[in-house]
Amino acid sequence: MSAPRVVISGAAGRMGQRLIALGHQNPGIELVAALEHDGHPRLGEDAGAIAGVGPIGLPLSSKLEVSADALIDFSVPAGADRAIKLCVDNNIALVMATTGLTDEHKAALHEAAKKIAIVWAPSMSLAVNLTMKLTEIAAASLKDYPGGADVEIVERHHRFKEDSPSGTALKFGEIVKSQMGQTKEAHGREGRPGERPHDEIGYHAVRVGDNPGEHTIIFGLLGETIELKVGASNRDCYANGALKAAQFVAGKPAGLYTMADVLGL
Ligand SMILES: NC(=O)C1=CN([C@@H]2O[C@H](COP(=O)(O)OP(=O)(O)OC[C@H]3O[C@@H](n4cnc5c(N)ncnc54)[C@H](O)[C@@H]3O)[C@@H](O)[C@H]2O)C=CC1
Ligand SMILES: O=C(O)C1=N[C@H](C(=O)O)C[C@H](O)C1
Repeated sequence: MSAPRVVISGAAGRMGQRLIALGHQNPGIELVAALEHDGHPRLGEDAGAIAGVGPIGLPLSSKLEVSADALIDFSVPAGADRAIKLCVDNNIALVMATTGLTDEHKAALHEAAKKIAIVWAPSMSLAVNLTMKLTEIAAASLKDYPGGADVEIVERHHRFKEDSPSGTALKFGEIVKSQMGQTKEAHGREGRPGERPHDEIGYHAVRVGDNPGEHTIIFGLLGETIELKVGASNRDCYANGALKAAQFVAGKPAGLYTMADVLGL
């Protein structure tokens, strides 16, 4: 099978630049477009030069004017909205990596998945998705633990991150809730909130330096504590995961797929 023709949306961003750099050197991927929003100051420049790997003959554009098999979106919620519409209108498979999406965006993804194949994940990292499996096991094992198990999720990201908590932290919380049934959430704590409710999950977002992403899931028991920690040292784990997802989703029947499907977890 020939390499899938892949579009990168958000191509001048932190993630977009890694996708251009790694996609260009990946023989299993054919990069055919590098998209950014109308008015981006670097439209027309070579996407490879922007990514720091030298010219690759792919100009940064705000319009899709070529055929494609898959589009990878690492942008912002408004960019995700545009990516969904572009993929449905042009029958292009979608890898949705953007986080901070609204309920409307989520509904649009579910609707779009009736027409196109979509891989949607807040993290494309193998280590993170494996840790999600481990979290599910721990939560299921502790759901009826005598004395209860308090779950708190601490995430740490670079100072530039615009959404909080991370999409990955929220996904970890969903996994825990699905096994343990918590009904309350606390995003940080201040003042005098009193004793921690038994059925609450706490989320804490740390924003420091250039951290590419770190998550710790804490299960606090009486007398013991379990911590599952996963962290990236650069962004390539996400970019390589997304490129693998594009290869997986190209040509697939319409539907919603996960990184567990892509990675065979
Ligand atoms: N699923 C995953 O594995 C990962 C997801 N992310 C998420 O990806 C998103 C981007 O992260 P970064 O690259 O760090 O952000 P960034 O801010 O560096 O890049 C976002 C890019 O999107 C562009 N953009 C804005 N509107 C657009 C539009 N309408 N069409 C196309 N591009 C548009 C911006 O100009 C910018 O270049 C965030 O939501 C982040 O949480 C980040 C890393 C991993
Ligand atoms: O903004 C980031 O950088 C990241 N965002 C994603 C998220 O919100 O979960 C994934 C990863 O943690 C990096």
